[in-house]
Amino acid sequence: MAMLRATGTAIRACASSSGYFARHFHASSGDTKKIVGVFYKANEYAKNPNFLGCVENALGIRNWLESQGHQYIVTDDKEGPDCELEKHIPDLEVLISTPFHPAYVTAERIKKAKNLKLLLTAGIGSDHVDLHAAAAAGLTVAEVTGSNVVSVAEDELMRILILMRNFVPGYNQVVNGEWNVADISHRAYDLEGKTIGTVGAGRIGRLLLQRLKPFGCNLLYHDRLKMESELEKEIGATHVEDLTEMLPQCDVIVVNMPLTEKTKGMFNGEMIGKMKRGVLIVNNARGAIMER
Ligand SMILES: NC(=O)C1=CN([C@@H]2O[C@H](COP(=O)(O)OP(=O)(O)OC[C@H]3O[C@@H](n4cnc5c(N)ncnc54)[C@H](O)[C@@H]3O)[C@@H](O)[C@H]2O)C=CC1
Repeated sequence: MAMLRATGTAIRACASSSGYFARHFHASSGDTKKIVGVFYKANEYAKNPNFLGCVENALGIRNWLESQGHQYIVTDDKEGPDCELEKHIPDLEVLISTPFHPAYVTAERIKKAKNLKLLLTAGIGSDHVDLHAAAAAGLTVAEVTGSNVVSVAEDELMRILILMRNFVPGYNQVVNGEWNVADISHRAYDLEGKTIGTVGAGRIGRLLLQRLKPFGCNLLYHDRLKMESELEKEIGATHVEDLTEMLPQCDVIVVNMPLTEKTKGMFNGEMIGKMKRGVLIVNNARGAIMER
């Protein structure tokens, strides 16, 4: 788990420890805490006991937290002044949420949450939290770094292939009892030989590049940080420092950076204008990185 501790106006990674829960939530620490989890309802799908990130299965930590004497309230009701979450804001100490059904933690909520110490994202990306307000209040914002890196990289690879091969229109034809090969194949291409650029090459971006290597593509990446040259060589990817230089080269652009003040609306008309006509864009990061 990566800890982003809010200090002053800076949010910085400061610790990583699988023992975090054990240390901070163990009964021997003397105090019991009010913990609120916000997840979506899974209804009949919650019968699968391995499906943990829902209201019904509560991340699978209810028994343990309660055995330590903590109060654990779980809800999906998170919007508006009368919602369940709002009732607990004044005295909760820990708020757990996911990017899939985010509890938006605004400056206003932080102001009301006098006991709040920890905002925990059960996933990656804490853009649902007002990080400036959290910093000013001295809160810890933590997320489970690496938790779904493989899932996202595989999903991106699938989307790239689906788009490149023009799969969905062909599938729809078959389902509708039609078959017009020309209609599908005139826009179905090979991935081999194409230039693919990832904007952001952290955990997910790097893994995607590794997964793409056997396809024989030209692999580019833009990131604030350049990989170590050994890793770059192993993956076979080239760093492009200036994003505006990378965009016109790409047949496929994949977005793999967090949503921040800097990246919000980053792909605006001007940036899109620099891309190749007909470029495929896969954005599994956050929708708001694209200007609406
Ligand atoms: N759809 C989904 O299910 C999921 C989506 N995500 C999203 O993907 C994002 C990336 O996840 P990870 O790879 O695990 O994060 P990471 O922190 O390992 O990598 C992010 C990379 O983006 C780079 N970056 C940040 N701001 C930048 C900027 N302004 N310009 C250039 N590079 C910049 C960083 O240097 C870093 O290398 C998350 O922040 C989250 O929003 C993550 C997991 C699941």
